[in-house]
Amino acid sequence: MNKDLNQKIYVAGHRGMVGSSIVRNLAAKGFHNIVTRTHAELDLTNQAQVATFFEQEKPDQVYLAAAKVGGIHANNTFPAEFIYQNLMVEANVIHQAFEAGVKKLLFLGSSCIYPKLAPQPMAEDALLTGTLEPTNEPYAIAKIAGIKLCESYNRQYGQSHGIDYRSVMPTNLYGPGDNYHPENSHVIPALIRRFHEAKAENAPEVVIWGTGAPRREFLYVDDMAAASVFVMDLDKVIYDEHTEPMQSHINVGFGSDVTIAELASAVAKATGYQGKISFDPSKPDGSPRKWMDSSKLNGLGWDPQVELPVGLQSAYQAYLATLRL
Ligand SMILES: NC(=O)C1=CN([C@@H]2O[C@H](COP(=O)(O)OP(=O)(O)OC[C@H]3O[C@@H](n4cnc5c(N)ncnc54)[C@H](OP(=O)(O)O)[C@@H]3O)[C@@H](O)[C@H]2O)C=CC1
Ligand SMILES: C[C@H]1O[C@H](OP(=O)(O)OP(=O)(O)OC[C@H]2O[C@@H](n3cnc4c(=O)[nH]c(N)nc43)[C@H](O)[C@@H]2O)[C@@H](O)[C@@H](O)C1=O
Repeated sequence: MNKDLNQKIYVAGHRGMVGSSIVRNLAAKGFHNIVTRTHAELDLTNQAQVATFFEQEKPDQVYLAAAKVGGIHANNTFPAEFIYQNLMVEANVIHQAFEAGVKKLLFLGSSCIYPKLAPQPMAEDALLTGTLEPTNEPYAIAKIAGIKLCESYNRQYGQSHGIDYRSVMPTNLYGPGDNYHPENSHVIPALIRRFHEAKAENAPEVVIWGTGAPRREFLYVDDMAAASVFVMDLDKVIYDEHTEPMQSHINVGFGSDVTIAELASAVAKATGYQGKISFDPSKPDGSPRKWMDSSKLNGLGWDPQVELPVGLQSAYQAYLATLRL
């Protein structure tokens, strides 16, 4: 475990849902030398700005939680932004961190890196074994590139420079700090908003995108932040130089999944909406299922703490708080 509370830790994306939770987690543990920059202060797609930042700050550790992020509709509508911005952010941050002598870096990927029809649950070695889900292929390709950047720097410089760059693959996340945009958000914040507004307007029906049949695994953001700090601070390297290809990524899931129809009922309950729930199959379902095998992480000693109904209540309270701002 990392006990040096003086270490300088850069959290990229600290105003986002996960980055802000990582900062809270680190601060609660007593880390007091946390470096942050807003998007306006430092555009991570800009190579020169990122190089200057790392030369000046020379952090000991980096959490890379900055990314262009969105739900199924945003990914499907803005594929160029998703692939370009994510590739640039990853390449700039990982390379400039290396140039500045950073020994430990944690990159956040996504469960969408795995093939659309991967055997369930999806283990780490399902990577690059099949065709990706088309609605988010550009984002997934960028995330795979991020994993491969970490692996490549480990392979070439791990021994000589003592670097250990790790990647965590989060399942679908939710919680305080989420994006509640009606079209571009992920399903949980979208439904929290839709059910809340329907309740306020006494609307008789709420329409859910797709068939309701896809299954998703949902993890509360504070669990994801805790897993990120846990993986960063593991003494033992998680990549194995003897496997071919060498793996440096590890799944972070909740352990079980629900259908979107079941999720909709749970969000209706959390928000107190009692009207009808219907489905619009003209909207894309995306992956039929992406349940992750998190046994590797669980075997290392980490388990999630927040059950979905509890997390949904907390997320709903966080949404209500945004309305009072
Ligand atoms: N949310 C989810 O369900 C999942 C998320 N992930 C991954 O987890 C990580 C965190 O996601 P999450 O917290 O939800 O995302 P958010 O959108 O909440 O946060 C991302 C942060 O990155 C910042 N950012 C984006 N582009 C740049 C840039 N060019 N320069 C500087 N800052 C930038 C954003 O700033 P600004 O808003 O000002 O642009 C924002 O603060 C990402 O890597 C994401 O891919 C993986 C699986 C699921
Ligand atoms: C985290 C993950 O997020 C995206 O993939 P996704 O898992 O498909 O995420 P989603 O949350 O947007 O949808 C989940 C399911 O829910 C259904 N759904 C119903 N009603 C709404 C709705 O109102 N909004 C949304 N967004 N979805 C809805 C929707 O049709 C789909 O079947 C990618 O960006 C991917 O790259 C990625 O990493």
